[in-house]
Order: sequence, then structure tokens, then C-alpha cells
Amino acid sequence: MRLFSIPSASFSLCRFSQTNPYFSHIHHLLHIQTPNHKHKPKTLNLTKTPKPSLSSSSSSSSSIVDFKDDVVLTEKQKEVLKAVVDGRSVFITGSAGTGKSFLLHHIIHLLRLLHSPRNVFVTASTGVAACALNGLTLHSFAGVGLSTDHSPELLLHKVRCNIPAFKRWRFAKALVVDEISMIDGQLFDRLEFIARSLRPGRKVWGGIQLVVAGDFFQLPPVNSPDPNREFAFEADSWSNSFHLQVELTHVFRQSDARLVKLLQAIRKGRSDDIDWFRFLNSCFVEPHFGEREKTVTRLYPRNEDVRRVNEEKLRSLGGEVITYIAQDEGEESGKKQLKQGIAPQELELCLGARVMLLKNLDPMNGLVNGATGTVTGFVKSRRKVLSSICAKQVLPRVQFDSKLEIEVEPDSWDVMDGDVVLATRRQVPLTLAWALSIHKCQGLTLDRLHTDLSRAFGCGMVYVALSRVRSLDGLCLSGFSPRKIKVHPKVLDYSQQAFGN
Ligand SMILES: Nc1ncnc2c1ncn2[C@@H]1O[C@H](COP(=O)(O)OP(=O)(O)OP(=O)(O)O)[C@@H](O)[C@H]1O
Repeated sequence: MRLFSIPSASFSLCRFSQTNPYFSHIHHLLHIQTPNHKHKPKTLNLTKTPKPSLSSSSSSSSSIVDFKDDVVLTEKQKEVLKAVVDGRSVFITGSAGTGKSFLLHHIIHLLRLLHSPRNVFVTASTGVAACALNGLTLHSFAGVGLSTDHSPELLLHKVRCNIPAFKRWRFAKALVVDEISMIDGQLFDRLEFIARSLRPGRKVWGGIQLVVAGDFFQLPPVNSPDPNREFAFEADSWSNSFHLQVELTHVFRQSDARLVKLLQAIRKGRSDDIDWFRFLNSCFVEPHFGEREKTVTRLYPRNEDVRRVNEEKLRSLGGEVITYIAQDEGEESGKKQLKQGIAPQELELCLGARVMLLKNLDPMNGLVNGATGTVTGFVKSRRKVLSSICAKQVLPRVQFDSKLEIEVEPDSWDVMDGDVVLATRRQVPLTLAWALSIHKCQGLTLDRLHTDLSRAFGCGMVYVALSRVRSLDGLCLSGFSPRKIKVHPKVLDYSQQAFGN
């Protein structure tokens, strides 16, 4: 294992006007007595809980932060904020619904004041999670492309050739990463190596302040290339990357103590602790329950079920179906990879269809990968690229849930090998969204959901699906069996060692 000495970012709170409402609120919240001078540590008094405290806007996809009187941060949430103000790198973990993402919204706002918005990069392991923070996927930020199983030196070369990514690494003063459970340890080490190599001083992560959040009991990385570094916590650089690792323990999403207890047992795979069928009795429904109900979001372990339900819903609308066929060009190996990507080979839409955006079109306005909306019409367009994608030559008009309405134009996805484009797909960046895969719903809070777990597989899946819901009243369950609950032994060991539980 390499040894690092981790510096903390040095900045001064003096730079920020204390008349800035957010800053003065943080200041008040943490009882910051003196600003942070380089050689004079500031005094933070966390003994009292001042009111009013902080709350995020109700929209999880919004980065806007407002203030409410009735939200109080837990001591652990404050401990994290204090560390961030001090320029420390932190890892925030905890069960689903303990406020990791909530806290990240505030941290991002704070970091942008402490540094400058252009020096703060917000990322997540998946597009949906990145969307919730108005950020990029970690892969896009890093500029490493999809095949990350190259040598560290080759990946570094790739980033050097990718000017925008190179600049991001050079400009970054703070890097936020959400849903770390899906980033493998090898990638974590390689990104640390890239940061250290591209920035002066050879410091850990090049001296970038890291704020990482996630719960390793949720979804694991897909296809970790190195069996000894399956999880990010197994990375050689993991423990030296953080000054502080905090586990949030107060669950906010669910208030019913029975449900919290049930979810904790599922999270840790303690199937003996619970009389499942007594606890969940009121939730069991037959698999087709709710298919005709619009308010129930349906979650599936497998993509083929997601596709089937979306297709049935589309047909049931009865409107004229417009088809968009993806145009692929380039080398066969690259085209093969494109077929496994997120942009559909064939996209069928009609008036009223529920859709999800697959590209970051306008992050400042919430038009990010994962944003959902409804098709409100189709508009003729003379765009040349459209003629090969859509025989009717029309663009879908979508009203997003944020109420913003736009015509969605075709976009492109490249497969890069070093700085060479192997293949490109052109398609309208939308997919149907009546049903979602459990992978895509990680991070969401839902009032009502129906999940059919008969085909659940892998670690963390049952926990992620069930922990989205606020109360047992909102949970409809099919195909459940305690045998579906799977927890990785390495995650149990890590949790025991790092947090003693
Ligand atoms: N200090 C707090 N006071 C009141 N509500 C809070 C607080 N912290 C978080 N919440 C609320 O708790 C709910 C769950 O929070 P959040 O989605 O951030 O959890 P999470 O830990 O990121 O969950 P997951 O692991 O499932 O993504 C949200 O509705 C959030 O607004």
C-alpha cells in the first residue's frame, strides 16, 4: 500500500461576504466565531443547535437551497459541514434516507462559495444520481471513457488528450462524488493517480478537496475488473483520501420505527431478526397490481421487464407512434459497445408518453441525464441528421417535471479509444419512463411504488428497492422472499472495521 500524506485544502472564509444569506446562515448554523485565516484556525461552536436551520428545496434535482425553520441538522451532519468548511476531504455514508444527498446539496452550495463555482465539480457514479445533483457522471468528468480497465498511464494519456477533461482536473479545487458504492476500487485508484499526476505537488488527489457519499450496502459496481479491488473502500488510496469518514445514522425518509427496523435488517442481511411475512403482510400484491394505475412507479430488477411495461403503457395510449432509429457508424467493436449503452436502438414515442432524458442538455436549467417528463407534441424539423433517424422528420416536444418545455434534438454518443473515436451513435436522447430499473432508482424517494422482486439478483437490490418508499402504506410488493436479500461479506467487514457495526 502506498503511503500518502493528505493536505487539507486551504482557503479563507474572509473572502466571502457575511452578508451573503447562505454563507451567513452556515455561519450562524455552525456558530463560526472567526473566519478561517490561513495561520489562525477558526473557532466553530457546535454545542448549540440554532434555529432556523437549513433545508433543501423540495425538488431533489434542484441545486437551489432555501431556508426553512423546521429542519435541524443532526450532530453528524454538522460535523461533516464543519469539516467541509475547514477544507477537509470527507466520506459520508449511512443507510438509505439518512440525508447523504440532502447534505451534499448544502455542501455543494457551500463549496461554490468557499472556492468558486468553476472550481467545484459535482459528479456521481450513475447518470440518474448525477442528475439529482445537476452534475456529471464521474466518468464524464474524468474523461476516462467507458473502458477504464487500461493501465493508469494509458488512462492518464487519454485524459491529457481530452482537453476539456484535462482542464477540469487542473481547475478542480473540490470534487463531489455521490453514489460511490458503484465505483470500483481500481477506478478510484486510477482517478487518484490521474489527479496526482496532472496537478502540481504530487499530493493525494492533487490536493483536490474530495466530498464522497454513498452506502456500500446499496448497489455494488457493475463488472469490477480487479477482484481484489471490487469496492472503492478496497482501493489502495481509499483511507488516505479522507480526513474524515462519517456514518449518518438518523433515518429521515421513513418515520415508522417498524419499517426502519425492517430496512436495517434487510440492509445487513439479518434475515433471522425479522418475521418478514408478519411485517410485510399488508404489502403483498399480485405481480400485475398497479399496471393500470398511473401513480404507482414500477421498479424492476431486470431491464427486459422495464421494457415490457413501458411498451404496454405506450400501446395503451392509442396515439400515433413515432419511431426514432439510432444511426451507428464506425468500427464493429465500438458499435457493439454502443448497443450496451443507454441510448435505445429503437425509440417509440407518442403523445402523453412518459420519458427520461439521457443527456446533460442544460444542467443549469435541470435538463440533465435522468430528468423525467411527458411528450406534449411533435414538431417538424429540417435538421439533416433527423432525416435518417425519423422518417416523419419530427422532433418530440417534452414538458419536463420542472415545467420546462423543449424540443429534444438528436444527440450523439461516442466510443473513444485513447483520443480516437471508434464508433458514434446518433439518436434522440430520450427513453420511456413508466417503469424504471432498480439501478436507475437508487437515490430516489417515492411516495408509492410497486416492485416485483421475483427476478431480483445481486447484492443490495432488495434493500435499494424497498428503501425508496416513505411508509409501508406506499409499498406494494410481489415476488419477495428473504432469500433474495444479499449482502457482500466484504461490505459487512468494512462496515464493522470502519464504523464498528
Ligand atoms: N436534517 C434533516 N432534517 C430534515 N429532513 C432531512 C434532513 N436530512 C435529510 N432529510 C430528508 O430525508 C430524506 C432522505 O434524504 P436523502 O435522500 O438525502 O437520503 P440519502 O441518505 O441520500 O438516501 P439514499 O441512500 O437512498 O440516496 C429527504 O427527504 C431529505 O430532505
